[in-house]
Amino acid sequence: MNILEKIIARKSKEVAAKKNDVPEQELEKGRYFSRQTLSLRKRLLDDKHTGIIAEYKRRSPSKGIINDRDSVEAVTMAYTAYGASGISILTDLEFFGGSLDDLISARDNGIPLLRKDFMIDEYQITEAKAYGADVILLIAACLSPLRVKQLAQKAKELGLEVLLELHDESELDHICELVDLVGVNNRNLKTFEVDLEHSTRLAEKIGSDFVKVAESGINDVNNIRYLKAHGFQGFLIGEYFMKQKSPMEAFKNFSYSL
Ligand SMILES: O=C(O)c1ccccc1NCC(=O)[C@H](O)[C@H](O)COP(=O)(O)O
Repeated sequence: MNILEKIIARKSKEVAAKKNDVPEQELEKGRYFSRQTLSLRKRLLDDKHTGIIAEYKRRSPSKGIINDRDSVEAVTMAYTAYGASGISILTDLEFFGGSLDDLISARDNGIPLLRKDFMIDEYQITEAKAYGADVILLIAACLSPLRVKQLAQKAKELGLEVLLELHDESELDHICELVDLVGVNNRNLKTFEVDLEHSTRLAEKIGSDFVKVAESGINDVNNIRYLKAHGFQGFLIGEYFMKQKSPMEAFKNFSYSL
């Protein structure tokens, strides 16, 4: 089993247990369920912002612990203050050390929030809305094109945007009209190697009407210039900021040198 298969096997059990514990109707009574969502797509199309979707990432399967010191509040406040276009919050506990409460901790920043998790069930989309997300991630490698449509439909009904993540060319058929943003993940999930060329090769094959997001392995402002020149408007960055002594200072310096 590769890492994605392991994560999905665990996630199926987790979602089944959660459905028993908290029925979907209870989630719909949640604090943020009826809130008007913010558009990440619009922020990425708007030149006033950096295009960076800055991620709060405590640990990962590829790197182990990255940062277990700095709070969600402190890091996401700095991301917002220094020009992030959006914030990505990893809500998976088992593999990334995150939680849905991390979304709530970031919510007051007034910036689009991506719930970064492994979405396989409509229940998780209701959960995302109830905990204050604006955008959900759908990963093509673990969903059929039909499931992408069904889950994206649910997201639309709740006013959420959809970022569809691709890993390779064979997944291009997962793109549909219900998707707002198309991401290309540069991390090979078998070897964990990252390769930015992966994004640029695949970008050429994604229609120009989609907002494109390059994900993983970005660690230099020159990477952003290069990716922009290849048609990307969004740049998802986690580890590079989170591994620094101060992710807050690191984000500020990075964004000021763009
Ligand atoms: O980061 C991992 O090790 C990982 C392993 C397996 C599945 C997903 C994984 N990461 C999720 C992400 O997509 C990244 O957190 C995100 O793109 C930011 O990447 P980076 O800037 O390299 O932290």
